[in-house]
Amino acid sequence: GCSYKLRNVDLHPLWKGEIDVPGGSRQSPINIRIRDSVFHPQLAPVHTQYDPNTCLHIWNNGYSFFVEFDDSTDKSIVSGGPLENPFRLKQFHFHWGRNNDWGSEHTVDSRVFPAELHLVHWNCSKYRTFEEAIMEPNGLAVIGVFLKIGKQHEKLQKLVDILPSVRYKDALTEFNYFDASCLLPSCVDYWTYSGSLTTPPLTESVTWIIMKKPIEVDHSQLAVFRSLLFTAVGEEEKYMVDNFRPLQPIMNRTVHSSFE
Ligand SMILES: COCCCN1C=C(N)c2cc(S(N)(=O)=O)sc2S1(=O)=O
Ligand SMILES: [Zn+2]
Repeated sequence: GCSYKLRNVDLHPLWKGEIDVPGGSRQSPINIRIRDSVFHPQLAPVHTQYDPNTCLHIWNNGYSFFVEFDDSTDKSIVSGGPLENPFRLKQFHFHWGRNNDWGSEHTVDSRVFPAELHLVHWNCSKYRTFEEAIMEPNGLAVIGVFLKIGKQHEKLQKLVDILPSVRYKDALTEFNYFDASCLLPSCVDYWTYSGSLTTPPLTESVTWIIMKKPIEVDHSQLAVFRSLLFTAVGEEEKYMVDNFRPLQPIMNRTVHSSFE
């Protein structure tokens, strides 16, 4: 069922004083109101082609844990959907709460999920590097996938099992064979809208693709996410939880759906 609990959390210092982007007109995340979304019949399914051998390592950047990929070739790409050309997979990461009542960044008709996965890709046809692309209006494409509590996600367990090795901020571990497509739901339906990074530099460079169906993970898998730390070795330990940005105003944007 839906949980409408207020999220009265004490957010990560990143969000202590909500960072307003001067002139921000396309900030993320947003609440997706299903009845306001516009069906676009031309929106084809999104096509991902990920090579598990491009997986490099996993690291704790003090805000989430990132699984990073070798983006020096077109081996791991996303194409189709709202995208005019292929984008290269750079990394994926998650956002989650201190409990199962909240944790996602986007919401659907105000429904929050316990966590949200972001697969970050950059426009290799228009820009030379990822760093350049994150500063450009159509530089990035991020696929968002909601996580809900249910049966154990077997393929995710390989990742969960090595999280303790990146418990502290700045820790990095070799992680060199993972098929990120196992984290996508089987249903191809999605919403898409123009938005931004949800962490600094908050640049308005993201074509968001939010999958309609969540994937299932079990509570013990999310519990391991919550055992990670925002803090580095030697610092006073702070559990990595509630690493999501508050909802942002939709301004005059339209969310399009690939389904009726
Ligand atoms: C070299 O600059 C790196 C800064 C930008 N990056 C860092 C993030 N925290 C981040 C968050 C992202 S999110 N939550 O909007 O998907 S995408 C992304 S990112 O593009 O990989
Ligand atoms: Zn994210």
